[in-house]
Amino acid sequence: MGRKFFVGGNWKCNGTSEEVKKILTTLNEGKVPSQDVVEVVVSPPFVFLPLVKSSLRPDFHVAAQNCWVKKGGAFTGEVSAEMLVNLGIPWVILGHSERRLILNESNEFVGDKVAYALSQGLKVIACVGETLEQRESGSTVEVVSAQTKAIAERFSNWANVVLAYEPVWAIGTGKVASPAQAQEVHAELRKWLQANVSPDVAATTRIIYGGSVSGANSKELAGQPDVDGFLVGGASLKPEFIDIIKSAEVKKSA
Ligand SMILES: O=C(CO)COP(=O)(O)O
Repeated sequence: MGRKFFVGGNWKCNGTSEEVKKILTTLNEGKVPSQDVVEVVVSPPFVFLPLVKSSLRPDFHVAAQNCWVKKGGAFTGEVSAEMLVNLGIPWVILGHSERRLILNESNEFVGDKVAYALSQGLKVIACVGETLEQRESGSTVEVVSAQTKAIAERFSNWANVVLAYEPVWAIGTGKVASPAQAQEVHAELRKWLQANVSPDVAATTRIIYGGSVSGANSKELAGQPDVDGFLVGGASLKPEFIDIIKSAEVKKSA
């Protein structure tokens, strides 16, 4: 299988330069499994990317939280994929539910962004996930499949893509998906990739979980066969992020 455990820290729109320096100290001093066991990527707001990139330990990497859908130009307020590449930022998070829901990013727009970012050489954490209403109406699989389809139909090489399943009802609510709930959707997404992309892509693509992941629940979630890591919000700003990274050990001993 060879899916290396992946832990992303999405800082969202948080932090001052003083707070960022404090988080960097915690991250840089943290004792975590080696890069052979876990890939760690932290995603500060754009303005802190140069600071984080220059001060972060070399075994951790950085991601932007968004980028423009095509080549830069007259798009006030946007940051282009080319700029991220120019700064040596290897990763970008795209399609986060906060952007889909608050900024009205459609499945197609997210798909276009993912394809463009990949074409420029960025690696992408592509997010999908259903709202509480959609889950309660029984359309979870349909929703995440449609979101994944709009991404998948725009490129063919999945080597630089991590798929993040983030149920909206679990984000920032303290209401984490149970390990069984996460496993069920991850398995469905893998099945979707197998049927619609290829068995090889299904077997090798990391599918990570996000939504109220903490130091207290990460080990049990990591124990699920189709959970290949996490995208962590609130807890990625705290020392417990180190404990979440350590849950990669669960896979090693599995
Ligand atoms: O949205 C998330 C990560 O992208 C999850 O946020 P929380 O971990 O704060 O629930």
